[in-house]
Amino acid sequence: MKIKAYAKVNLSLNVLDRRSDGYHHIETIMQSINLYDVVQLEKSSNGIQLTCEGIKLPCDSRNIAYKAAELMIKRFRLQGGIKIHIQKHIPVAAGLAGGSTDAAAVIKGINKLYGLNLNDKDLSNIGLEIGADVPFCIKGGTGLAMGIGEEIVPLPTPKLDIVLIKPGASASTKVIYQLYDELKEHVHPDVRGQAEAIIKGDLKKVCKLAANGLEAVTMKICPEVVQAKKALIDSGCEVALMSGSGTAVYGIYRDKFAAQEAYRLLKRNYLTFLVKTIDEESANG
Ligand SMILES: C[C@@](CO)(OP(=O)(O)O)[C@H](O)COP(=O)(O)OP(=O)(O)OC[C@H]1O[C@@H](n2ccc(N)nc2=O)[C@H](O)[C@@H]1O
Ligand SMILES: Nc1ncnc2c1ncn2[C@@H]1O[C@H](COP(=O)(O)OP(=O)(O)O)[C@@H](O)[C@H]1O
Repeated sequence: MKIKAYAKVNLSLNVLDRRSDGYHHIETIMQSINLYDVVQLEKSSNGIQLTCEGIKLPCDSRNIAYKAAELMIKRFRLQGGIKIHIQKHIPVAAGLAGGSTDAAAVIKGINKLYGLNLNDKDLSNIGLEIGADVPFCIKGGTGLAMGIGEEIVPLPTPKLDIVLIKPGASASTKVIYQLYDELKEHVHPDVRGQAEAIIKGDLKKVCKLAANGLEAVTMKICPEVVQAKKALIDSGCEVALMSGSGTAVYGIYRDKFAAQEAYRLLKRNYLTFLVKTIDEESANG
């Protein structure tokens, strides 16, 4: 079985209060994009055999795809194992949910391969045990995510042409949330307003309300994020924004030609990707 595991960007992100376990309540618009890892799965007689190519990653229980397989095997007392091969294309520690989407693919794949017949809610609950972004990655498309990311209201998918830059520096999600707590002043993007704009198909407003409460935090410790955002703005995008906890930054362009032109120029100096938004059906196709 071969699964395309898609990356996401956050079109807006508002951090609310901190829970006693350290997690934060958030409101965010999550959006799948057509940048993906390929996750190959095959039943085996026992255990978990994981291999990765493309980007060097641990292939033991430090890999969250491995953790997802371990959880599924234990929880459902599976009589057998799983062979996993990941062709990694999504940059790591970028705010693009690269690990979460691999874990989501493993959970969905094992559900099918072992005929477990788990429904969407079951899959989402299992995903949440692995990480806050996994429930969205299981679903895909466009969604307003609340709670710590697991309460998802599906939205229509805005058609957006995007250029993405991954600066050399990486950011740890945990550290960025911790630093957020230490800030005295926070911005609180209007995520619900952006959800309404998406529903109305008002792309100008979607861009106007694109904002990320974590951006200033990551920018403070990663000047490369500031530089990448400036490069995107200079290339003529409608709006540029950091995704999630960073460090990837993306620009939304008025059409695919403007995006292609910006990509052609930016790729000379940056690790750059030309992508577009995809809906739930495509993300699961
Ligand atoms: C910031 C976001 C926005 O979509 O994405 P990324 O930048 O990671 O892609 C998410 O909230 C990240 O979700 P995810 O990366 O799955 O987080 P997890 O692995 O569950 O948690 C890593 C750490 O981040 C912090 N964390 C995560 C999610 C959340 N709602 N509040 C938090 O405070 C916690 O300190 C946790 O220990
Ligand atoms: N399958 C995986 N793909 C990517 N990163 C992984 C994976 N498994 C574990 N990791 C680790 O998870 C951390 C976060 O990576 P990633 O999920 O790409 O970031 P983000 O949550 O910012 O999108 C990295 O330090 C990486 O080593």
